[in-house]
Amino acid sequence: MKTALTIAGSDSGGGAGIQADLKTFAAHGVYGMSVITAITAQNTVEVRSVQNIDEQIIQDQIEAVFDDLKVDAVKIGMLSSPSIVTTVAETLAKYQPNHIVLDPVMVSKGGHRLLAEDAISALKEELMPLADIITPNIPEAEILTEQKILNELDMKSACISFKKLGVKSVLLKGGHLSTDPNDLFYDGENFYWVKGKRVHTKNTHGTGCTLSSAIAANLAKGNTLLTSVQLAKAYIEVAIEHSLDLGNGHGPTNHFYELYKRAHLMNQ
Ligand SMILES: Nc1ncnc2c1ncn2[C@@H]1O[C@H](COP(=O)(O)OP(=O)(O)OP(=O)(O)O)[C@@H](O)[C@H]1O
Ligand SMILES: Cc1ncc(COP(=O)(O)O)c(N)n1
Repeated sequence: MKTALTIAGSDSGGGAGIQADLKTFAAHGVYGMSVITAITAQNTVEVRSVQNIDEQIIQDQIEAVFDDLKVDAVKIGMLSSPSIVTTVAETLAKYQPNHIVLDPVMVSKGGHRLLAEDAISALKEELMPLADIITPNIPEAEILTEQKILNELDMKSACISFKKLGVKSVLLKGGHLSTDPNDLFYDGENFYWVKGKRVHTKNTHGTGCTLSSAIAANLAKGNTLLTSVQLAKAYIEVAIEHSLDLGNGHGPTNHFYELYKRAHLMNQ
């Protein structure tokens, strides 16, 4: 059985964070494990409060997993504070896992900060170089590269800036541009457009979490980085297309559609 570990925050509403990651792993037939960095009191409308987990307990969770279980891929999401970023970077460096996917989560869809401003430099210097791939959206990439991204040409230039920052590869998500959500994958040498078509829905809570977990799940299964990105893009598109109209805000992506389809195919 292939396995994947998510290191991220908990979303009580179940649409993003650890909960989205574990659902994504399960939908890919990958055994999921979790290290919780922070607990958010959250629903589809808002983040009400955040409690960071003690750094020692974060370190203990990572060590408990790696000291006993096989980890085929790691996905990192919400890290909240500078000391949590450092704890995760230092503890992971000890184990050197095979594949690390870093989603540099900064702000929730509702506008609540999920990474303190003074944690950004630690994220750039300590964690980004450890990752095999980072998956920023456009606002996150603008902050990390300190440049404006207004079009597809700017996206290419931002990817090159990431390489200069020591990043191995980037999937720069184009969902925040007004065009179709075309993402740009840069492996440090070549550019690949991973194209999508926009689904007109407000139910996009947890899309970034889902995409990065799907990349990790596909890497765990032995796919190359490019194939993993392409498969993950196809997965998120279906998950958004069949997203669930739950709650009064941004509803969650649907991880069950693929599962039901697979179960249906197996019964035929
Ligand atoms: N409305 C949409 N229709 C189709 N694909 C979309 C849509 N919105 C985003 N995507 C795609 O979903 C994936 C996640 O991208 P997005 O830009 O939403 O991430 P994000 O802003 O980091 O998400 P989150 O806010 O959940 O962290 C990307 O592949 C993006 O192109
Ligand atoms: C615990 C946690 N992690 C990540 C996100 C980002 O997801 P979104 O941008 O869809 O709110 C979130 N809201 N909560």
